[in-house]
Amino acid sequence: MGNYTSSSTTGGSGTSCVQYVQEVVSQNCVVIFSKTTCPYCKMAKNVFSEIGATYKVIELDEHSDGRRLQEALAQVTGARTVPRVFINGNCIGGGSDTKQLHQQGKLVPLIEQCAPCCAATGSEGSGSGRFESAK
Ligand SMILES: N[C@@H](CCC(=O)N[C@@H](CS)C(=O)NCC(=O)O)C(=O)O
Ligand code: FES
Repeated sequence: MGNYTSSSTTGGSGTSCVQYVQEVVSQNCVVIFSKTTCPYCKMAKNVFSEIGATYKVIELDEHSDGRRLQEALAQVTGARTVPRVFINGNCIGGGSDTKQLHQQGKLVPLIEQCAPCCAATGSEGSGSGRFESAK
């Protein structure tokens, strides 16, 4: 009956989700918040695969807190769509933004700004990829 106690959806735990997002994006050069079934997300992953960058993917539809994480992403980035792509702690946007940045040649430089251990450095080809698969 008197159901007026229903607290705001996350019951105050929204902050910790935001903190989780900030932690993950600060610890990984490239982070994609994604959904497994989403073509836009695949597009974003493909772009990073193409340039040989190591990236971390968090599949929101497989994550127990996925919905709350998506809310947190909305707070952090201003959009609750997937994918949300982060480089070096900054959100560069979604799938189409990622692709566009790559087409403009701006994506690789952004990745190169990350700590050398996890960035795809070096020019294309010649098989001497010197980015380590950092865990
Ligand atoms: N142009 C955007 C489109 C992103 C988009 O519209 N994503 C949809 C799913 S494909 C979305 O997240 N909708 C809101 C939701 O799923 O909560 C991009 O490339 O990232
Ligand atoms: S197509 Fe549905 S989540 Fe992107």
